[in-house]
Amino acid sequence: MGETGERDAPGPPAATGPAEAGTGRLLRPVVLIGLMGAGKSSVGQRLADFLGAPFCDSDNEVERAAGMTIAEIFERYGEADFRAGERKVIQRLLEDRPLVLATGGGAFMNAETRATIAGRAVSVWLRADLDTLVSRTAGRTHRPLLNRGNPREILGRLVEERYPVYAEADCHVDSLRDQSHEAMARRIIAALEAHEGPGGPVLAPAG
Ligand SMILES: Nc1ncnc2c1ncn2[C@@H]1O[C@H](COP(=O)(O)OP(=O)(O)OP(=O)(O)O)[C@@H](O)[C@H]1O
Ligand SMILES: O=C(O)C1=C[C@@H](O)[C@@H](O)[C@H](O)C1
Ligand SMILES: [Mg+2]
Repeated sequence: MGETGERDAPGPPAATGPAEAGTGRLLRPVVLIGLMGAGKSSVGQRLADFLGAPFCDSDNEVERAAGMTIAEIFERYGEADFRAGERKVIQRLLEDRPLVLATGGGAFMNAETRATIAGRAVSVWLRADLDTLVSRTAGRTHRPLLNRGNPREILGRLVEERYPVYAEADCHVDSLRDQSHEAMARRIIAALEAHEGPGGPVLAPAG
């Protein structure tokens, strides 16, 4: 397996991170949404590290439960089965202790999943422009949707279809091309603090 967020094989166990025993500053789950390449997995891990919270990636969890990669699930069982598994995994993960949860790019398009997230978590949309998404996903083959044709055209269509729905997220953070993972994670924390105000339900005061 490559760096966080680049998967070639079924992922690691749930809720990894430095704070296996606790949730640090986090009082309520933070769910990251956005298109493929937005940075949900890689930035999400940094965010969890900063908050001292567990981190989990629903794509990795689906792979772990199925014992095969997402590409294999799509190939053997089809996208609908993957979506059903994804929905169940997210429901389960949000029943447990607070965590930073990176979701698969299509997860928030499911109305039931959106309702679960709205009821139990705070959602953060990592909003990236098309050029950024294309360059970050280029040269990788583990995202089955992007293997079906021209990735720029596919991502462009997904931007049109999904961004109006992603816009329902509680917080919007631009995923900028020239910003490091760490800078992105800090901007997410600032967005959460601005969203909830002092003493809000998501983050305990910084120690
Ligand atoms: N802010 C950033 N700075 C530099 N590289 C980034 C940044 N955000 C993401 N990347 C890189 O872009 C690639 C895709 O990121 P990542 O896997 O985190 O996206 P994702 O939103 O989880 O996508 P998917 O929905 O396909 O799982 C990775 O190589 C990651 O390191
Ligand atoms: O945007 C999507 O629909 C997807 C994104 C990935 O995270 C994976 O969940 C899968 O490849 C599908
Ligand atoms: Mg990811």
